[in-house]
Amino acid sequence: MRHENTPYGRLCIGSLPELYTRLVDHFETTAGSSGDAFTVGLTGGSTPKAFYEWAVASKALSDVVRRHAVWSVSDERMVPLSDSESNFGTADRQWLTPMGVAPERKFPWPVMVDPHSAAAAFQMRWQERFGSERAFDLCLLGMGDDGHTASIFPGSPLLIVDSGDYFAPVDVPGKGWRLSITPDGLAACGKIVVMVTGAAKAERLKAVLEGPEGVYPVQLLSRFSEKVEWLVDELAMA
Ligand SMILES: O=C1O[C@H](COP(=O)(O)O)[C@@H](O)[C@H](O)[C@H]1O
Repeated sequence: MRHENTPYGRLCIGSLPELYTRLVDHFETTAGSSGDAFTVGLTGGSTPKAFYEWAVASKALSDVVRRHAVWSVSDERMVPLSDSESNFGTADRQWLTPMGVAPERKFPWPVMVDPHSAAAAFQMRWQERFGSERAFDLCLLGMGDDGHTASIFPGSPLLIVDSGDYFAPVDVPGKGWRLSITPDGLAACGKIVVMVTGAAKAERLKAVLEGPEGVYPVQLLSRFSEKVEWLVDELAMA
């Protein structure tokens, strides 16, 4: 793997197995440094699905991680967990359940109420259980083709509203209501890992990393670049 420093964090560039192994290392390291329970916000969309498949096939999760991690997602769609569009539901079906993660270590967003109640309830329950200092110990993110991250899309009110909330509802034009970690929530995460893979992401990734700042939502990561690592494959870096 090779490494580059950018204004948005450190890039690790390598093959998919190298990136996936590095991600598993992050779980292990966070497990080792976070005491009894550590919290992970998984990402959604298509990118993590290949990781889930690899991780199950290679039995990549250690007992320590399985027993101590509490799993949620950094953003969610307002659909039942059984829906293929559900970020948590997908992670659960494709990875958490096959790896034997216990139900009490799973923390999905409560999507069956209205979006405002869902975000407020999630934040309240999360903070009751883990305190208000941290959002996630380890937050995974992706980058959409339009430069969005979590459900913070171009022009999103989440980029300008500074409520101090870690989690919020957001109406995404053309996509409907979503639930998302906010910029304040990202600031309150221990470590952030962004996974970007595939040729379809190459043009946007180049614009994000080399173009002017403040254009794409994912560029907000420059605010806390010292805790951000990007896992990028050669196709996305081309
Ligand atoms: O809508 C979403 O998109 C982003 C990027 O997804 P990908 O399919 O391009 O990998 C994802 O990170 C986010 O969690 C998801 O809700």
